[in-house]
Amino acid sequence: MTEWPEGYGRRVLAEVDSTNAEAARMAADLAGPTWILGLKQTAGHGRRGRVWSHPEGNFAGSLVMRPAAQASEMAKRSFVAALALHDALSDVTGHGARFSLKWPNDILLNGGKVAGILLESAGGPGGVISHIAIGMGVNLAAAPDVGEVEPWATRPVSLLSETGVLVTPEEFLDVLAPAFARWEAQIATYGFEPIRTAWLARAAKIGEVITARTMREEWTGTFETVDNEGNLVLKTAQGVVAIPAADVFF
Ligand SMILES: O=C(O)CCCC[C@@H]1SC[C@@H]2NC(=O)N[C@@H]21
Repeated sequence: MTEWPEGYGRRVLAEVDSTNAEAARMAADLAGPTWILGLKQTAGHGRRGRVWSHPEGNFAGSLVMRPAAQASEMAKRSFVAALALHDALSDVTGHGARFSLKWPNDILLNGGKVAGILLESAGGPGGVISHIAIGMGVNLAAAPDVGEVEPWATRPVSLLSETGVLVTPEEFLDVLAPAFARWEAQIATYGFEPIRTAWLARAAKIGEVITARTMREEWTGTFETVDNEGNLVLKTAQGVVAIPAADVFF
C-alpha cells in the first residue's frame, strides 16, 4: 500500500454535519493541508445547494488547505481531485477503463455517477483565498435512491453494485490521499497543463454532442476540449463557446 503523504493531516469523525462545513470551522487554526473524513454525514450538500445523502459505508471527505493563491487558480483543484478519485477508484477495483470524468466535477462508473466533488472557499484580501475545502463524496456501498436526485440527473450508481468491490471509507482515504498528493505535486511544479491533458485522456463524451445548462442559457454542441482555465469548450451552431460553470447533460 502507498504511504500516507508527508505533510498531510488526517481527522476521522464518527459523525459530522458536513465535512466541508467542518473544514471551514477548522481553517483558521490549520497547521497544514488536512483530510477530514466523516463516517456519518448528516447535512452533506452538493453543487448548487443540492442535498448530498450519505448511505452508510459511503465516503464523505474534504481536504482543507490554506494556500496563498487566487480563487481562479484554486478552482483547478477540482481537476486534481477528479484525477485523484479516478486513480483511487481504479486502484481499488482494478477496472480503470470503466471510470470516466464528467465535466466539471463528476466521476462516472459504467456511465452512472459514482462520485462528486464540491469546492468551497473563503476569500481573503486582494482576491487571495483564506482556505479551500475540496469535498468529495463517493458512493462506495450504496447509491442514493433515484427519487432523491433530480429527474434529469445522471443515474447514481455505487462501486459495490457496479463492480462487486466493497472498501471502507478509511481504506479508500488511504488510497485517495496519496493519489491526490501525487497530482497536487504535478500542478504545483508544472502548472495546469499536465493536469488538463491527463483529465482530457479520461474525459467522457469528448468529440460528442452534449448540452450545457448555465443559470441563464443552454448550449448544445460538440465537446471540443477543456481550455487552460478549465472552461468547457463547445462548438455550437453559433460558434465556439467557453463555459466556466454549467450542468452538463449527455
Ligand atoms: O456532485 C456534487 O454535487 C458534489 C457532491 C459533494 C459531496 C461531498 S461529501 C463530502 C463533502 N461534504 C459536503 O457537504 N459535500 C461534499
